[in-house]
Amino acid sequence: MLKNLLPSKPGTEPLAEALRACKSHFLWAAIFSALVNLLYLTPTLYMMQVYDRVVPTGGLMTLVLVTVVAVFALGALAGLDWLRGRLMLRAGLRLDRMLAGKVLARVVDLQAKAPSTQALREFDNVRGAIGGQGMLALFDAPWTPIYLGCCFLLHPMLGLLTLVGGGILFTLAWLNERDTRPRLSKAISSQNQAYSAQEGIAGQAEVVRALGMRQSSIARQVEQRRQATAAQADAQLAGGRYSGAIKFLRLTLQSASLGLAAYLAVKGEISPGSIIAASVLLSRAVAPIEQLVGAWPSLVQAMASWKTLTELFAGTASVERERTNLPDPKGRLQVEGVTVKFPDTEAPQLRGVAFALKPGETLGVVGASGSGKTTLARVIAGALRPQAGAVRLDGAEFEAREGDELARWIGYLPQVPSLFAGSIKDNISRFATSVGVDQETADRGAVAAAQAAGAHELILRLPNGYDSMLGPFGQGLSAGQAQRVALARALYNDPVLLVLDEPNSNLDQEGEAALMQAILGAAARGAAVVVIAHRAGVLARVDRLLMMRDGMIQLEGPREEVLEKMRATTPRPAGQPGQPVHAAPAGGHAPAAQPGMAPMAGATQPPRRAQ
Ligand SMILES: Nc1ncnc2c1ncn2[C@@H]1O[C@H](COP(=O)(O)OP(=O)(O)OP(=O)(O)O)[C@@H](O)[C@H]1O
Repeated sequence: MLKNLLPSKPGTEPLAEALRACKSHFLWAAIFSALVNLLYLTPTLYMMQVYDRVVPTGGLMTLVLVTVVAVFALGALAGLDWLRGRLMLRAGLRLDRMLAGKVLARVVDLQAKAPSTQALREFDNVRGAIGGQGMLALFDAPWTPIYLGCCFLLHPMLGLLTLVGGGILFTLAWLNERDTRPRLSKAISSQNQAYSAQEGIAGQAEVVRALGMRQSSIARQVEQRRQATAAQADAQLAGGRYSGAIKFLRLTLQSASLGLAAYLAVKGEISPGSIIAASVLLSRAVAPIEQLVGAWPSLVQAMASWKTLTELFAGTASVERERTNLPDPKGRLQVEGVTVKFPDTEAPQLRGVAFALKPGETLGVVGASGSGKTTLARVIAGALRPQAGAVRLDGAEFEAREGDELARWIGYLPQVPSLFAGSIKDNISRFATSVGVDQETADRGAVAAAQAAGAHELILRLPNGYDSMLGPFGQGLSAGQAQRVALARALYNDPVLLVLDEPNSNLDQEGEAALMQAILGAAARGAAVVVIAHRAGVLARVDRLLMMRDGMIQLEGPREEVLEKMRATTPRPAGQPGQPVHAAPAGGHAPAAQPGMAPMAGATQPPRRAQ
């Protein structure tokens, strides 16, 4: 069975390894189960001895002896049963130790949002099932034929009754599985959807309240819950029908075996002691089937969860690939024919994007909303893997470096600052102390990064300075403060490639000046800097400009050259035919209002949208 569960696809090695590490637990649990099942024969043998030897002869000594042996055997049974349960529990704990971190790492690496983002919950299902009654029932199941054999040994008629009864029970169990499996899968997926929706609403409670969406979101929640509980109830009802029938059949079989054995005893074909023994043997033979039916939902859920985990690991296979250590990069960025297409969309969001940037160069990226700037930033930051093309740092594809090792060289400020619960210092140092960096080094790095970002003074002015604690999702700072702390985080450890996605969207004048200094400082020490901006102030001093349109590069080159072309393509005053559509002429250096770009320093026109 273990072999069938062992995943073999590339990337799933950690799962297979963890299962193999628990092999001895499973093996010992199987051995103990064998002993437990043998010891379950004790009451049968005891009864036969009492009725066939003690009662006819009145031998009290024999009674004492067989009782002592029976008590000892039952004690051993209880001990072994406890031990096998404990072994399986420990197997679950070992799986947790070996896999929990890896599951989380794979979730972080997962590119598309998929149900496997709840992977830790899926993993808990598997762990719970391993330590649960269902697994023990699976270990007991192979003993059914042995008990059946014992019934045949007592008398062929008793064997036949057990065989036929067991067969009907097995058929019912199979029908149960066939009927409940699809219902259970539906119940599990609706439950997962209901939980995710609930978490989403709880996380945005403030917006829900302020927008007066209480009633509508509660109504949607309740409806989702109703669907989930209805699906669950449907599965339970279907399963309940079968478990009721199975219970009825088992009790009837037990009584029938008593009756049949009594008849055979009256006819002198078996001893009186065999009457109760027959009933006990039969119930032991069919008990695993009944147990399995009861534990089936959790086993099915665990199997489905294991499949999801296998898919998650196979889909993130590159995480644990062996890689050669490469020299420290200098910051030479090459973007080669990058194409990105998000799942469930018709056209790609980036198409054949290609450009290069040298260490120390700064690139401004502009373009209308939805033109693909953020998508490009995510690709360059290593956050999003393109479907085609490559991004190289000093000639090596991003994939050539392990995720965290690559991130060490890249500073990324996402469009939404995305800070985390923890101190400001921990946020800036990217929680380095959690992975063994000593406190002093992390402190020094955090302060240096904050100074480079021009955020040191701002942080010192906070009530607890660098030790100020942020709440979930980095709550506790203003949008501008959060952006400046996130800039410091991007600059932590002097990355050679800096990717800033609208870094000035929430900044005041002081913040924007600090940002400009940070960009120029990073470029001066040799970092390549990519800045995406709608507000043009920050682009006034970049070396190169890149203009995106519909997921493609429209213009790219030295800043002045690109500005010149932009000006050349701006429409003349209304009435002049044959002019390109989207920008008004600007004074001085700047194209006044290219789509998605506010006027550069000195220009005064408001931005215009592409028509
Ligand atoms: N996760 C996603 N799934 C599907 N489509 C997406 C996803 N993220 C972005 N898009 C689509 O990709 C396109 C580019 O989006 P992107 O965020 O890169 O634009 P942008 O130029 O940064 O816009 P803005 O200036 O408004 O931030 C848009 O059409 C958007 O709808």
